Amino acid sequence: MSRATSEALRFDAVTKRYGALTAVDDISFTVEQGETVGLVGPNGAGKSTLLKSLIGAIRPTSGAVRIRGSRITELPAPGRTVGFVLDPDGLTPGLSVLTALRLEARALGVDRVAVDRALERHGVADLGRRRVGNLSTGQRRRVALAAATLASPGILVLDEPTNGLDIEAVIDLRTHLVARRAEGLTTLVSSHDLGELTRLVDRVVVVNRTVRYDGVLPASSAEEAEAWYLTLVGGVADPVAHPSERSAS
Ligand SMILES: Nc1ncnc2c1ncn2[C@@H]1O[C@H](COP(=O)(O)OP(=O)(O)OP(=O)(O)O)[C@@H](O)[C@H]1O
Repeated sequence: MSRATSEALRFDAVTKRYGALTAVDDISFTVEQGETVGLVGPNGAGKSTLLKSLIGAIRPTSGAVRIRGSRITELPAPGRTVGFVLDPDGLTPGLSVLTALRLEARALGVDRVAVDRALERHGVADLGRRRVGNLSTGQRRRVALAAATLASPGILVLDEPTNGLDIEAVIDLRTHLVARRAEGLTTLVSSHDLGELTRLVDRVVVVNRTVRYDGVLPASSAEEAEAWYLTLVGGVADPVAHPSERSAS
């Protein structure tokens, strides 16, 4: 079923239409095992739509997404294979952090020690008794990361993970991703922070409804990356509206 043993994620001719709007148009790319890939594009370019299609939260109008060659529903233990931090993050607001993560741990078949370790790793060990719904944006992001990494999945999918994080948390996250990459972690991360991506990724996929670029980020600093990116896509999303709307513009 899997096309290549080294393939962790595959988007195969994915198109998603929301009514008359084509948010994603015939997008194909893969992420190989052990790669860290940045998904980049303007606001509204279709990044979250692509990432949500991986967990089945969005069903492509056509095309297919695969995780290690399978649909997420076909994986025997999805949370052991792939961890997601998407927006919304799926944490239940009424639960305490500890209860939310212990429930998650039970579902994943990992012990309570893993919960403590994950909270510690993401700098939120002191938030265990707080209600998820009362956490700040950055605290919630850290807890969501702890939840996503409970079972040490080999693949991480992160949608703008540094949004709302303080500087220390950004550094912690980077350190974690770099360390886990050395152990073979595969990461697909959407971000508007090109400077951060220059430090993290092996490759970038730039989308703006379609794929505009798939390759090594041809820049070593944030400034170079931004100049290159602006030449490539400008700063404006490029959704295809219904033909009647297009002819009006
Ligand atoms: N449920 C929905 N119904 C209708 N249109 C939607 C829906 N979800 C997303 N869209 C539209 O699809 C397009 C792509 O949205 P998406 O959230 O995937 O973009 P994005 O690249 O993640 O943007 P951002 O960088 O702002 O987070 C946008 O024009 C958005 O308004």
